[in-house]
Amino acid sequence: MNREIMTFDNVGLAYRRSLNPFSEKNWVLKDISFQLYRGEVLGVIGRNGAGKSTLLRLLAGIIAPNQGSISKERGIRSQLLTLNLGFIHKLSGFDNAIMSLVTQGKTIKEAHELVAGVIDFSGIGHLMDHSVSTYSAGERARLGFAIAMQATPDILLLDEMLGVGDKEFKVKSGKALKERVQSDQTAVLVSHSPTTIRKFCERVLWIEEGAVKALGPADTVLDEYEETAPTRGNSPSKTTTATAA
Ligand SMILES: Nc1ncnc2c1ncn2[C@@H]1O[C@H](COP(=O)(O)OP(=O)(O)OP(=O)(O)O)[C@@H](O)[C@H]1O
Repeated sequence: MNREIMTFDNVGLAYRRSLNPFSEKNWVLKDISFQLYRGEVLGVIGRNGAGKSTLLRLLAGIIAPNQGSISKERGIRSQLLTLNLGFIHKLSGFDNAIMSLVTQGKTIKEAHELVAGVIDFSGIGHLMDHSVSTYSAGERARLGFAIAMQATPDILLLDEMLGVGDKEFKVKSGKALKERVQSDQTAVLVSHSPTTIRKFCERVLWIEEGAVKALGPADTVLDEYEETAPTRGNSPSKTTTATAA
């Protein structure tokens, strides 16, 4: 196993129940501890509302924990790729691509050079001057994925981004991610699909009601997950004993 690039130590995250700063806190993640190792693709699985996207936002540094600590290697850049976040919708696809690439540490000159690759990969060159607010979900996914493929972050965080778009794009994005993974990209992949997670990940973190239910080899954790939650959104029918590792 390579050295750890990021470590979560008893991390807890609470949202307030309302905008009132004195309102009660709702703990959506509790006592989360794990290491992310350089070069691995860690899968994150769990039912709706379990806390997976919140975990990715913590990994991306968009939000800070209310409890515990998150440590990471110096200078590490992560990029969160999700359907709901990251674009300024009133700006064009072109401007969003430049902005994202610059945020990822590219110079403006480099960003302009890389946009050609974004256009080529996304297949939506004809829309690049249009405002992102006019894009379909699939077109936004294409743009986001294409930017991420040019951005080369140290940690790529993918929130339900595989399996979006049409058949052609699913194949294309799956192939591109596979190439990335084989070239030592560190990534965290959130998906409801055990099949997708099995395809890309050696290790899986299963989050259940904001806590670590299991962490270990993909096959072990996913077998147990599928056994206890056979259909998406169903409650597990029994308590499991998967080993945390
Ligand atoms: N900004 C917020 N303010 C208050 N509560 C929030 C906020 N964001 C998320 N939550 C709550 O935190 C919990 C975890 O949400 P999160 O989006 O992390 O779950 P998830 O596992 O990604 O779910 P899904 O599989 O449905 O996408 C949910 O109960 C959600 O309602």
